[in-house]
Amino acid sequence: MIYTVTFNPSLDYIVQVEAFQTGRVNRTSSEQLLPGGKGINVSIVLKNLGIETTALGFLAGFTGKEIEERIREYGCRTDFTWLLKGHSRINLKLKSAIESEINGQGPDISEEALMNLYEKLSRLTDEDMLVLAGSIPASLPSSIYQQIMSRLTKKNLKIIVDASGDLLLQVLKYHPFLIKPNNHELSELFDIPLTKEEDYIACGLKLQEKGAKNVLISLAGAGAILITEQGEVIKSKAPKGKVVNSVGAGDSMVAGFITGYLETGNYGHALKMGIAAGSSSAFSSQLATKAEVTAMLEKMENKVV
Ligand SMILES: Nc1ncnc2c1ncn2[C@@H]1O[C@H](COP(=O)(O)OP(=O)(O)OP(=O)(O)O)[C@@H](O)[C@H]1O
Ligand SMILES: O=P(O)(O)OC[C@@]1(O)O[C@H](CO)[C@@H](O)[C@@H]1O
Repeated sequence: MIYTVTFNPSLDYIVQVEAFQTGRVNRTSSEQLLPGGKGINVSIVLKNLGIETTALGFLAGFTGKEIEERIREYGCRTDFTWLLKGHSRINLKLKSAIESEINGQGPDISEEALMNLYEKLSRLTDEDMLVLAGSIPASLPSSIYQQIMSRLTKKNLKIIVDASGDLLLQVLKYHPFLIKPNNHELSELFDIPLTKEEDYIACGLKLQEKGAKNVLISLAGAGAILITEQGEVIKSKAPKGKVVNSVGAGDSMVAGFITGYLETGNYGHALKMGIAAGSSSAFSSQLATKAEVTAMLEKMENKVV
């Protein structure tokens, strides 16, 4: 079973405003409300691609109830820990000439709730896969993913971490199976502006030296670079298309990569599946469906994109 953990789920309120102006009353031309949070998005896309997961994490209040209901509508299994105070956040995604996002802080997670999650994670076995994705509420230390991984060191399960900054750096010594920084996160990690492919690769290799097995660097419309545990560097361009909503493109890429890897054990195929799922989500108002990913993969293989 694949387990995803989202410490800070959200309701994503995605609004389109034709010519957004600051300091004015703006009116939307379309609105969408979707369950969000990185681990949850990974679970939804995996389900769309035919792979069962259980979504773990923390939910609270009326927004939490709505998030869980909407995730279940996709057919995903959930086993969230409920917080007794506060409510899960609402993240605003503003689409105008450019895309802007305002992500909330999320509710405080009590010690008791954290123990409840740890208890669920202690039941994982070597055959399971764990995805730790997204930010954590401000009340928790940035060592939290590291703490989870250190509790699981005796087990041989594959762990995927999609996080930024210290949250990511601190887990590397526990040898995550896959990390997926985007180009901006990579620049932030090394505190230098990166623009060239060779610089991305050099930084990716440094993360591998620190312990990550596979490093997948996503470059939005420019595709992605995978550095495999065997030291192979595989690059893939992204297909061209009209971006409708890129929120969750990175999470879709993680789900596509997992699917491709589980299907064949081949990293080249996993990367292609990751790109096909990421780009399908970017070109659609919803997260990628199986039909969209299959069609995208075919186009990529026939080089018609
Ligand atoms: N403009 C785009 N055109 C084509 N494909 C895209 C575009 N943006 C994203 N993608 C696809 O999605 C993948 C992941 O995108 P990106 O690098 O933006 O991840 P991310 O920053 O983690 O995304 P997010 O945080 O929005 O989920 C890319 O490698 C690509 O396959
Ligand atoms: O604040 P975080 O946890 O870093 O990111 C949360 C978030 O932006 O990530 C997903 C897209 O990747 C959205 O569904 C969600 O709103």
